[in-house]
Amino acid sequence: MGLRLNAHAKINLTLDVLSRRPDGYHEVEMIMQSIALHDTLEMEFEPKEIVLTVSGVRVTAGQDNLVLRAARLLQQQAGPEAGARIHLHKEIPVAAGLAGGSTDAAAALRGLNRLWNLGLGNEQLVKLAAQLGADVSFCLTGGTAVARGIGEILTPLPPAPAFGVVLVKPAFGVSTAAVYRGLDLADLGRRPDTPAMVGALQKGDLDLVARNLCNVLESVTLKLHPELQTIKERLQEAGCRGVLMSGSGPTVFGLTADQKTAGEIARRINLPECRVLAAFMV
Ligand SMILES: C[C@@](CO)(OP(=O)(O)O)[C@H](O)COP(=O)(O)OP(=O)(O)OC[C@H]1O[C@@H](n2ccc(N)nc2=O)[C@H](O)[C@@H]1O
Ligand SMILES: Nc1ncnc2c1ncn2[C@@H]1O[C@H](COP(=O)(O)OP(=O)(O)O)[C@@H](O)[C@H]1O
Repeated sequence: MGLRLNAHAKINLTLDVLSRRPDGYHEVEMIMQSIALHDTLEMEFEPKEIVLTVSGVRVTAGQDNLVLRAARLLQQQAGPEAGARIHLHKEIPVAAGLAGGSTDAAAALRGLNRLWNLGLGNEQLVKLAAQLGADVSFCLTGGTAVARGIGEILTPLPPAPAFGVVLVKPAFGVSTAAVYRGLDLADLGRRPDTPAMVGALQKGDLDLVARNLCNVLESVTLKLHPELQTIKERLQEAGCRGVLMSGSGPTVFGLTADQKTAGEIARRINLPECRVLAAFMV
């Protein structure tokens, strides 16, 4: 029997950087939010071999695909007889700040844990996830959460309202490592207020959520790609109540009251050379 899993993208409603660690990683505090946009993984048992095929948005199907890296990591626990045929259908833009690779890796861990009857609990899966990338742990459970450490220490929050999300992904991608490297920790500018955002989400107050949107990486990516400022302004003019860059970018998102409004704005807005998508918070 095969399995089919959805791997949801995320946006960062807040992102603060607290310090730089000796290994080059950064201690962060951020509010992560899953959105309806998702990739799909289909998998079935295959003795010994792990085979990956990919369709949709172009991404490598080679050994560096995070699905294969996750599968190989779990195979070390399952033994060499365990294999799988996996098909990844990609809808999430790549190198976009939406955790596309991380969510695929998390779905591969969840799916193969079931397919191979390993019975690993969440704590064990989180340990494996942390070896694959800072955002993979959040993607295992998704929803709404505060992430600390390098992103792997999670405090779940109550489900947030299903606000609409308009996503704009320019044609270029950015390197997460380069954006973190470009950050001047002595001059971060405006910082997020995490408790205020948690309170705004709990109240379901969209304007308060909008006022508390804040990402300290935004100014770094905006310096590299000033056209992102125009995209932000266009989303605001089009009726989004709050606008922010997600993660290290370059995707910019705008929040609306609901999915229908996000869809209307996404259809209306004319941003050549950008991929415009409508989603909602899940
Ligand atoms: C910025 C964020 C915000 O959610 O998301 P994206 O923009 O990638 O979606 C994350 O912190 C990205 O997490 P993720 O993309 O999983 O990071 P990894 O693959 O582990 O690391 C890529 C590179 O980013 C840098 N990095 C990542 C996380 C972190 N807390 N500090 C860092 O300095 C490191 O240079 C690392 O080599
Ligand atoms: N399954 C995957 N989906 C997307 N990107 C992947 C995947 N596997 C490996 N990658 C690589 O991971 C890098 C970051 O991609 P992605 O996870 O989409 O970005 P971000 O972390 O900014 O959200 C890209 O260089 C991409 O080639």
